[in-house]
Amino acid sequence: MSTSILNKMKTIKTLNNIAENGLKVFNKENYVIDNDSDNPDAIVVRSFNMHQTPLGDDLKAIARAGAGVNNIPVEKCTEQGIVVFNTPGANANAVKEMVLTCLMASSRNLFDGVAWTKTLVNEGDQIPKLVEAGKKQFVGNEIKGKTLGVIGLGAIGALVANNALDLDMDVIGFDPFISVDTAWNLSRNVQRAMTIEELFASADYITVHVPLTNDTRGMFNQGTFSIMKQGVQILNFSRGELVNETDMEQALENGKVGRYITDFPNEAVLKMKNTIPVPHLGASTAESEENCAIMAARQVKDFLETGNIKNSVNFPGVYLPYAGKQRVAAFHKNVPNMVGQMTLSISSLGLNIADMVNRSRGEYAYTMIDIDNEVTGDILPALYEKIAQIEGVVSTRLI
Ligand SMILES: NC(=O)c1ccc[n+]([C@@H]2O[C@H](COP(=O)([O-])OP(=O)(O)OC[C@H]3O[C@@H](n4cnc5c(N)ncnc54)[C@H](O)[C@@H]3O)[C@@H](O)[C@H]2O)c1
Ligand SMILES: O=C(O)CC[C@@H](O)C(=O)O
Repeated sequence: MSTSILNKMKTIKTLNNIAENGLKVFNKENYVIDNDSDNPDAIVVRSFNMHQTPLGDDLKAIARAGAGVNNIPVEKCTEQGIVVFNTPGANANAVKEMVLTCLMASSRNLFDGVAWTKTLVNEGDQIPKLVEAGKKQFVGNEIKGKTLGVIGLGAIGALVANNALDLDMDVIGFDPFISVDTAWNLSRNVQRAMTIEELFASADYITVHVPLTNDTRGMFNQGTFSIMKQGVQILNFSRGELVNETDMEQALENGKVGRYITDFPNEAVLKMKNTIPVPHLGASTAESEENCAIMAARQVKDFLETGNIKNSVNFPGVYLPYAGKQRVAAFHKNVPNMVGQMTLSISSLGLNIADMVNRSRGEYAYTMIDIDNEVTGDILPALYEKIAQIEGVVSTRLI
């Protein structure tokens, strides 16, 4: 159970390089950045794999400065009442630009052409002649008029789909869980695939923008390759594990897949033919790193200081303007009579409620109650104990 009773100086730990302007959100009067801390109040992370990282007793929040949260033990965090945030859309433009860059550069054999040209370094005056003679090895294709399949029409996929239309491609998209916001932003010229098989069968290029989950793991495999066009080019800027690597190697060998462009190289990928391995650069722009860091830091700060929650992947979103003199925030099981027991505990101490909110998400819920009275002396720990000991309460904070 995580405990918190006093508004003390808060410790923030970072597990990756986090842009300076993001860290500046944590003002020095109230926060200390301590990357050696074993027990921080919050962690800000990018791609660091946290699955073996101990979660200290004071840890209240983990913010992923980015989109994917598969490097964070989300379920364990939920069970311990630790809120996990991400930064939806903050790096989407960076990834979109990288995808379109690679789509065009790969189609024109630019990566191979440039690498070959560099081998001519010692050929002196012969270089222009050798270039003209050798360039026929790298004749490419235009993307105009070709079909791009976009799997996952979220923050990144929708931008890629819309921009590919501007490049005169035909675009077919598949996303059975598309959000209303994204659907509004998507061009009506993006054709909707009713099944993923329809997309696989019609695309010359496929780009994937879905999270790694048990449903999406290995979605590119022998079975799905068999539906695709011969020579299809696949771009994976989502996660390496979406692809069955043994099957991809075979598909590249027999030409079913013409090229595999991936942001997630490993030894197996580097040994495959016709791959373009990119060193996880999709979100690596100064602008995107700053956007993500600022958004992550603001969300953590707001949660630590007010209990309000925005962009969590495991807690419900909640906003309650501070209406009293003391706030109780409790994360608890989503079962009957939790709010009743909390309000009873509060009134049993002679305290009056100014405002409250309760939101649920699956098996859990989050309640914030503002109290009209100054809560001081022995009443403060008594209030904390009464709420914390209610069966089903996972974590309690007095803010
Ligand atoms: N290479 C990088 O640096 C980089 C940067 C950002 C994000 N990413 C990866 O890209 C993923 C997508 O990022 P985003 O910001 O667009 O996320 P997002 O949450 O905005 O969009 C994901 C979309 O995938 C859809 N989806 C989920 N399961 C699906 C399925 N089985 N079939 C089709 N669609 C499905 C969802 O409905 C959603 O619309 C992230 O989860 C992350 O893994 C990589
Ligand atoms: O932090 C990064 O550079 C990569 C982030 C990316 O993989 C994400 O899921 O947002």
